[in-house]
Formats: sequence, structure tokens, C-alpha cells
Amino acid sequence: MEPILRIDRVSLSFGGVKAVNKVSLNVYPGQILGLIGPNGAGKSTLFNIITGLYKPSEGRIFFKGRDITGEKPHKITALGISRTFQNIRLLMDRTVFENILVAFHRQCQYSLVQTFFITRTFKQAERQVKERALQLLDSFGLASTADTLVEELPQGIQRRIEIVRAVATGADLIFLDEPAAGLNAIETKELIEVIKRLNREGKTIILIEHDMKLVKEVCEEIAVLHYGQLLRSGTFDTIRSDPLVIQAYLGRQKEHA
Ligand SMILES: Nc1ncnc2c1ncn2[C@@H]1O[C@H](COP(=O)(O)OP(=O)(O)OP(=O)(O)O)[C@@H](O)[C@H]1O
Repeated sequence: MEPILRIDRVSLSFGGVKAVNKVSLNVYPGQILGLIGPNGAGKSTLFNIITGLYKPSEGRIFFKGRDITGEKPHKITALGISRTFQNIRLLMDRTVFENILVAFHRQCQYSLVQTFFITRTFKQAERQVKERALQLLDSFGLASTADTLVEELPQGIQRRIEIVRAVATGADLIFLDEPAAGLNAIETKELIEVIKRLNREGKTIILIEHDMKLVKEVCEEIAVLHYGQLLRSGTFDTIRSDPLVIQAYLGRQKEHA
């Protein structure tokens, strides 16, 4: 099977720090890949490179066989990659519905200029988009929050809205950056169900997560980063018992002690 995402010897340094150092990784359609590693291992930087926020200093990234290295974030979203952020990035002073609508508009066929001239088509399309946004919110148990300002909702719901927004862009590949951060046990359980459901619906998912219970529950494959390098990849059980991985985590704990 062809990988949906191929990362080929990608690197990026900040000053003297090699945040990501010659990382190569294949992700296959339908996979849920867990990206783990101690603090500062380079996980977020790798996400930021793939989603176009940073340009790698070397290496290439292929999505569905197409070279997307250095493309702008909006282009990468349009191609079918979407993400959530470690620090939730929603329009906090807008309603849930408006946040989802923005994502839907990214995949609409018409441009702003067209909207001035083809009013009828625009109105029809607009109505369809609104209906689809409401359906999507409903299917994620968020219909009752549609008219609420995001800032008024608990973090667990905000994280779910961010995931729904990623889905609304039409993405096939979704990056989740620490989706369980700040969630309580019940919210984490609900999150696990959401992730499994997305996967059942055909989404490929890559997630950064420190909550190992969540990683164990949802990820078939795990990649471990350490000092910017890919230390190991494999199943949860092989990773958990790998001496190098144990050493990487223990070593970091000692440094922070
Ligand atoms: N914008 C930046 N400018 C300078 N250094 C950075 C920047 N972003 C990350 N770094 C450095 O790059 C390295 C990797 O950081 P990164 O945030 O990717 O790690 P991480 O694995 O996501 O960590 P965490 O689990 O704490 O989020 C760290 O040494 C970090 O200090």
C-alpha cells in the first residue's frame, strides 16, 4: 500500500538546536499513529513542518504522492490535511456554528468575487453549507452548543469543536496535537470515542499525546522522537519494553529532577 504521508529525512534547527533531525516516517491510509517523546523531542515542530507553518531546512514531505514541502498552510489544508493545536486556536468570541462555517467555506467551490455575481448559486450553496455544518455538529453531539460563544464552553467541548472544525475542512489526514491536554477522565473517554469514530469513517490520524492510556487505547503504531530524531517505531507493547525508549524517558526525568 502507498503511504498517504511520506516524510523523507526532514530536518529543522532553531539556532543551534536540531529540533527535528533527519526524520523519515511513512503513514498509511486509515492508520492512527501516535507520536510520542519527552518534552522538547521535536513533536510539535514536526507537526508544524508537515502542516506548512515551518519550512524544513532539508528533506521532503509527500502527501498522496505529491510533494508538499514548503507549501503554505492554507494550501496544505486545501489538499486534505488539517489539525488541532496544543493551545486551542478557535475564534473564541464567535459561536460554535461560526467556527465550523469558516472551515466549511475553505472547501467551497465559489470565490468571494463570484458571490457578488452569482447570487442565486451563492445563496443555495450557503444554505447547503449551513445545513451541513449543523448536521456535523449534531453528529458530534454539539448541536445544542451551536449558538454559544466558544469562550463560554468547557475545555473538553472546545477541543471537540476543534476536531469537528478539522473534519469540516474535508481533510483525510488529521493531526491532533495533545488532544487530551487539560481534559478530565470523562472528557478523555469521550475524546477516545471521537478519535475511534473518525478513524472508522476513514480518516488517517496522527496524534501527539503524553497520556499513555489514550495512546495505548487508540494507536496501532507509535513513533518515538528523542532529541529531534526518530528513536523507535512499533506497537505500544514493543515500544513500552524497548530499553532505548525507557532510557530516553528516564533520562529526561532525571534532567528535570
Ligand atoms: N519557535 C521556536 N524557536 C526556537 N526554538 C524552538 C521553537 N520551537 C521549538 N523549539 C525548540 O525545538 C525543540 C523541540 O521543540 P518541540 O516543541 O517541537 O518539542 P515537543 O516534542 O513538541 O515538546 P512538548 O512535548 O514539550 O510539546 C526544543 O528544544 C524547543 O525548545
